[in-house]
Amino acid sequence: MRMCSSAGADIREFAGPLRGPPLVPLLDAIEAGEKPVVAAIEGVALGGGFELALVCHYRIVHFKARLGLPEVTLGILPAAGGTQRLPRLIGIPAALELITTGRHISAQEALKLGIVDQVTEQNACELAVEFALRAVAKPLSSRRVSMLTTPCPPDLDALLEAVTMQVKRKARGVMAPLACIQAVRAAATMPYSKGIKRESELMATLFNSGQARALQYCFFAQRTAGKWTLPSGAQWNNSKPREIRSAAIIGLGTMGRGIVVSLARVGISVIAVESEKKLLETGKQMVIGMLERDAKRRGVSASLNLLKFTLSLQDLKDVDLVIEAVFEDMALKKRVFQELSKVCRPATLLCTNTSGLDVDALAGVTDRPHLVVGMHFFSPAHVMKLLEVVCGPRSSSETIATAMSLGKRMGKVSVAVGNCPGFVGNRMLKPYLDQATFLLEEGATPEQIDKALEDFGFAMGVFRMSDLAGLDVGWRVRKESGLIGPDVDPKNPPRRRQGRRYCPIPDMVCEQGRFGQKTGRGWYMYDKPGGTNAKPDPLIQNLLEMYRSRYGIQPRNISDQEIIERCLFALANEGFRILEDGIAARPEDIDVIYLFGYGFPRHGGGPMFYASMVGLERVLERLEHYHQAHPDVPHLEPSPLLKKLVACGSPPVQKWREHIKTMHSHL
Ligand SMILES: CC(C)(COP(=O)(O)OP(=O)(O)OC[C@H]1O[C@@H](n2cnc3c(N)ncnc32)[C@H](O)[C@@H]1OP(=O)(O)O)[C@@H](O)C(=O)NCCC(=O)NCCSC(=O)/C=C/CCCCCCCCCCCCC(=O)O
Repeated sequence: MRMCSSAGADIREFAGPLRGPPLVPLLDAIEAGEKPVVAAIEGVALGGGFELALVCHYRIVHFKARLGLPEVTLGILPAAGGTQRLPRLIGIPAALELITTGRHISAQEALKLGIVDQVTEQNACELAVEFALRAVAKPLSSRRVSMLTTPCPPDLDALLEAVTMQVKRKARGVMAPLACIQAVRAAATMPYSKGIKRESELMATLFNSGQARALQYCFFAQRTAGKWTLPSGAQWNNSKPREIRSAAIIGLGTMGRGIVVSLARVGISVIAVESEKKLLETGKQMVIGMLERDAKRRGVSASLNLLKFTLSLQDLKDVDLVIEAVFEDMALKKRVFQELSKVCRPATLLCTNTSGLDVDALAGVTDRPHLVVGMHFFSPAHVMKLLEVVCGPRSSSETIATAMSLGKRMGKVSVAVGNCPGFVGNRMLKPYLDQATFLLEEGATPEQIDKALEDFGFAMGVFRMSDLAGLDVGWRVRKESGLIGPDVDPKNPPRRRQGRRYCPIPDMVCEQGRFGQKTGRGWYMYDKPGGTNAKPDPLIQNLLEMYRSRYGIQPRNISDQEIIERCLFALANEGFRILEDGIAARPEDIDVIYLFGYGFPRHGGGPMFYASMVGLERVLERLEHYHQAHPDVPHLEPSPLLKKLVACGSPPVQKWREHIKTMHSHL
């Protein structure tokens, strides 16, 4: 049986009624047949493709092939016998690991695990034919995997318990890996005929679940996000990116260092620039250490020969692309861009890593606004997968194509967004953070809010995340935007700014020098500056009590449901506004940004998919309810697009685009 490449079942078909003959009896029949069947695998054998290979009597694999059972990542389990055959073939521990993580493995690893019989650099099909001819005379009984006895470790219960705990820790609230463990238990404790029934029962509980829908949506959303398009008609498949061989990074702070590593490890020569010798030397040592550790982990040699460190911008005259990663200060960035305009050859692309400043204002100070684009990395830049490519009104399609393709080359999930304060990700963060602090005023604690969000599935609650990011960043932004400091009108009521509700608690926390993990104190306390173990701090509790009594606020019990609704519906509401404003082209783009940049749980699909799963009508009704209770919070006022979608019968996310099409695009 030749298997050029099989990515398994067509995932799109899971959304509708399944057609065609049932797979399991077909596979059982192949395995039970009297003629030897040899699978020749090239490319990939994933999911159902791998399960098909498992019923063959022999497996020959090309050395470049990859195999795996990624169903768990789609919210389901390998339900064509995969959970019953793989443990019989390679034992419980190895099968559990592969099935609960969905990891793809190489041909060499498959051979080592005993999944395949031979790996070849030749034509796998020709070798398989030779194999089959030799196998004709041999008995097949020992080659029928479903007939094997599962090699069972003596401490099966302890092993399954340990893996269950690990899965619960890593993927809180996610159903599929737990169902996979139960299915593998069945392979260890039941005959195949019963095990396969158990597999199918467990699949039935997962198949139509919201989590499976969300995870399958994420699979396609991630692929859709790369397909950017501009109102001019230029798009991902008709705009040629430039080839980037050399790049320069200005600024070797946390972001700059991570960007250098991301570029160098994909073979791009990098010149790193700092303004002072000491900063340059520190940055250099850190980059070298990061690259060496990264190379060791990947079993390759560190590409240190691609690096050059300098104090002079003059050294950048020949590079293909520059990424500016200096301090978040518009005047400073403008000076850098003016200087780059003078120094770099006219064709050099000039990119900024700003997390929210006006990319077009920077383009305006250069001699080449069409070659200016935002490349907003997320910290730590060599780890985080997200890249927002910020398209200014003057960025050319070639510039956008180059930034998107460079992101892909660095292994990032790149999303093209429009230029507005905070772009997509950070713009949406504001209403989300605001709701969290308003809830503090009203009676909640940081740990209660974080627990509700973490139980929902967020990697980190909003306060733990803020402590990690550093509280001083937002404090500076609030000062610069006149929300605190001498510009505030003294006649302003204390909990109002610029005509709307304002919560000064984050400022009070910063005034005490509590900037988060780096100072050992923030919304939580840590063992030491830089510590990561967050503990509730009685001082914050006191601060909240004093604050409430000062302003005569009677604290009330706040339910987890209210926390989730106010934080997440406010987040999605801003997402609807972003779609209206043409800052993101599609809801999928917003979701991908939140999945890869802000720890939104994948099994929730992202804020926009989550809103559609809850039901747009319900989201609208709850926003109206909360806005009525808090009329001084404009972010809670339902957006016109949300109302429009509800009026159109709440179409599925994939159809929203039809209702946004007429709106203005800023991409
Ligand atoms: C590694 C890849 C295969 C390739 O990667 P790459 O080269 O980078 O390319 P991509 O950009 O990722 O993909 C290219 C395009 O192909 C599309 N694609 C890829 N794979 C699939 C797929 N499996 N289905 C649909 N489309 C796919 C992708 O979207 C791209 O499209 P476009 O160009 O953007 O338009 C990589 O793609 C990859 O990893 N793919 C996914 C592999 C995977 O996860 N496979 C497992 C699928 S699930 C499966 O196989 C299950 C099989 C057994 C079914 C048993 C069914 C029993 C049902 C019982 C139900 C009982 C319930 C009843 C309850 C009730 O009563 O209702």
